[in-house]
Amino acid sequence: MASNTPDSTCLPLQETIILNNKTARAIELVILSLLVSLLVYRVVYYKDQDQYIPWLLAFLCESWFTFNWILCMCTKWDQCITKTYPERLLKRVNESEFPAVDIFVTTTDPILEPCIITMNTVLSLLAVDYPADKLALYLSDDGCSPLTFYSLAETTKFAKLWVPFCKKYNVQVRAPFRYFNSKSTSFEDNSVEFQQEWKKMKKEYGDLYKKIDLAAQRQFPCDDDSDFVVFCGVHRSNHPTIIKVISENKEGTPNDLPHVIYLSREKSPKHQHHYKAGAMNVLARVSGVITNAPLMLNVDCDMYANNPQVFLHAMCMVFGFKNEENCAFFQFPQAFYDGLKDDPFGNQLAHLFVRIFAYFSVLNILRKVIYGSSPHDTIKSDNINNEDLHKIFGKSIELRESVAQILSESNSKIENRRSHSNFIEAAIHVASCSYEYGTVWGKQVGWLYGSATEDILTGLSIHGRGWRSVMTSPDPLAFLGCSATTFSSSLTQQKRWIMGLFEILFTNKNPLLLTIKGNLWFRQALGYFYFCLWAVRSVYELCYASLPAYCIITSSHFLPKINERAFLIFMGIFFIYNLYVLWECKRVGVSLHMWWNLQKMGRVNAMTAWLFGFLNVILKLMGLSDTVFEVTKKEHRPNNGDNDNEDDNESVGRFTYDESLMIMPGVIILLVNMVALINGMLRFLKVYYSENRMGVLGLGWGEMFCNVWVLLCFREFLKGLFGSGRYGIPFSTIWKSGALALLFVQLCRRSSQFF
Ligand SMILES: O=c1ccn([C@@H]2O[C@H](COP(=O)(O)OP(=O)(O)O[C@H]3O[C@H](CO)[C@@H](O)[C@H](O)[C@H]3O)[C@@H](O)[C@H]2O)c(=O)[nH]1
Ligand SMILES: [Mn+2]
Repeated sequence: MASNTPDSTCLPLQETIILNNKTARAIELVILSLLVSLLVYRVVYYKDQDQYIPWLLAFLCESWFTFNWILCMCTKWDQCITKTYPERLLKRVNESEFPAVDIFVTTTDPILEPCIITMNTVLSLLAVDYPADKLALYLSDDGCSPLTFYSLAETTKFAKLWVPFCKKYNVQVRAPFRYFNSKSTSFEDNSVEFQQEWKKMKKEYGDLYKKIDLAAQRQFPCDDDSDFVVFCGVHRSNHPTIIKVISENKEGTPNDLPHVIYLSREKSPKHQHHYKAGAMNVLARVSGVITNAPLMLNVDCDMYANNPQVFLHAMCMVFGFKNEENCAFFQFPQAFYDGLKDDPFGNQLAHLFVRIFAYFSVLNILRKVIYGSSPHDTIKSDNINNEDLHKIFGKSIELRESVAQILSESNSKIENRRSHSNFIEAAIHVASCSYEYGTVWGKQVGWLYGSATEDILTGLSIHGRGWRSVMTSPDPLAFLGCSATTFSSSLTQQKRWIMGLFEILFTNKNPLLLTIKGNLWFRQALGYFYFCLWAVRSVYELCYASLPAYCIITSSHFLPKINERAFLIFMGIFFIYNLYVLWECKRVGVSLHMWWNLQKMGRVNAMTAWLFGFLNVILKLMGLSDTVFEVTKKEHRPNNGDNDNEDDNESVGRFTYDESLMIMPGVIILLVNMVALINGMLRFLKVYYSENRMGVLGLGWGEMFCNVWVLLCFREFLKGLFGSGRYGIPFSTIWKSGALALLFVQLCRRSSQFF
């Protein structure tokens, strides 16, 4: 296989390409200079104002926006992409030299995360182009659900047909629900044999689907000899560890299936389980005592492998960066499949604009990095002190042995593999909920606790130890996941992210601390700050969006008059910024409509979900509440496209509302701005035409324009006020918000008398 022709040995496995973004940089600098001149203008003209409240508030908000812009520029200033070449890898490295990989899939709830989605993720991973005897797939089930276990067992049976089929015909999409659903089913092969097998496979998948569907509706048997007896009478938050080896690649045959292991860690109401981070740590330990692969891959239950060569792409980086010793993890950006048209909730595109430097959810990571090592640790196996290992990793002898192997890198040989069934006892021990007491799991090793975005916190701490990460984005994209498909689930997800990011600043992994004490570069720290401070931005956005209303109601100003030269600064910022974002969108192929949704949802999310994320963290800091990980609902739409009924098509992407308090600030902003608009218009109509009608009324064009812009951003809420059923904002929310809006209007009037 490995033939060393000259060109295959010289060409690099991976290449980093620096992107030319001079135009973007120039525009960003122009925006920055406009923002700075705006601040200067605010300071210089401060004395000339009759009412200083709006002026001062505007100054504070704009200072924050300027600071935020500087941070934002930091994250985009240097841009590069890494290209990987699996064909070259296959020519140069023999498959037997490939390292083993442990694959972790996490799931929590068979209702919020329909089993069939998780199973498709599993199937796509079992079928990747990689020697199967080097892979082990662990499914962590935090829901302790017999349905998930049953589905995994049935899926593994189906995989015995599916995987050979995919490999034989080089199928490109190896998640069956996508493969059989793609509207243009172009046969890879026109032979009769293929078509027969295709039909058979489609039928088999249909059977699997039905089995899982039926199983979801029935009770699992509880007799002693049933496989499900361990699930009987247990509650998802109170049960012993369940580990089941569903399939074992006993002979070490590369063409068989990888190992498939079901795991539901012990839970007890007395012990914290730390959500996904906790699940990942159990996975790291359990896999440590069973397969102990030097590399790990982590995906959520809904992220299927969309590119069958994804492991080979990862290996290009592993082998390509072998000599650059500080490379810790290799990432693939996550994109979404079947996203709603034009991204109505503004939650699909984020990944295109977030220059992913910390995104940690889909990646290959070196196990030793998760075990807390630093780039230049050179540990010899005899130097590893058992006492220290005990304190760090806990009591399990098997685990300590496996850790010692990993840290001394003596584990790369496949011969060290043991028979898995023998290690179940050790695995049960390390999966128990009290195992972590007296160790540093979640504090210094493993996935870190203390943030609802454990991925970012863990990535940050790894960067802080001096490791570097590389991201590659193969074509077709490596992994695709579900995006939230309703407004309320999108809000919940945004709230969790914003909360998790903000929490990071109050841990000992604060980016600034890591720059001073650790190895984080200053600019990297600024990049992290940009994301971590989104929560704070919500307060300023809310304040800025109420300024136009305040000024109209009180006949005051926060913007210069239209005939002042300074008006141009505002116009400049507004138009250049929006055109710049539009241009960025166009470059990545986004429609105008999508751009508008993105910009609109930027405002809506900031003033609703982000604000609650911010408040939650404040409450947590005051010790009044704890942050929880609310799982996003994943939707399985079996036959998207062709036989959707019309009602469905129309409703997809429409805003639905529930009793959640989160939308209240949005409704208040909407009402207040509506009151202001009506107030302004009535006054306008009362006065006869004169050249300076606006002046007489104390109305400003700038304020009126901003007022209308805010109303446009909240247009969906306006529809919600009059909508019925789930499309309408609940009456209780409306009247509570109405009362608060009235209070705001009254306060405006009062304050203008005093200041
Ligand atoms: O107690 C829990 C809670 C969640 N999960 C799993 O965590 C994953 C992510 O949850 P999801 O609701 O899909 O959150 P997303 O916002 O879509 O996930 C993004 O954000 C999370 C942090 O907020 C990261 O953990 C994810 O990797 C990242 O994809 C899913 O597989 C869940 O099953 C658990 O295993 N146990
Ligand atoms: Mn998800």
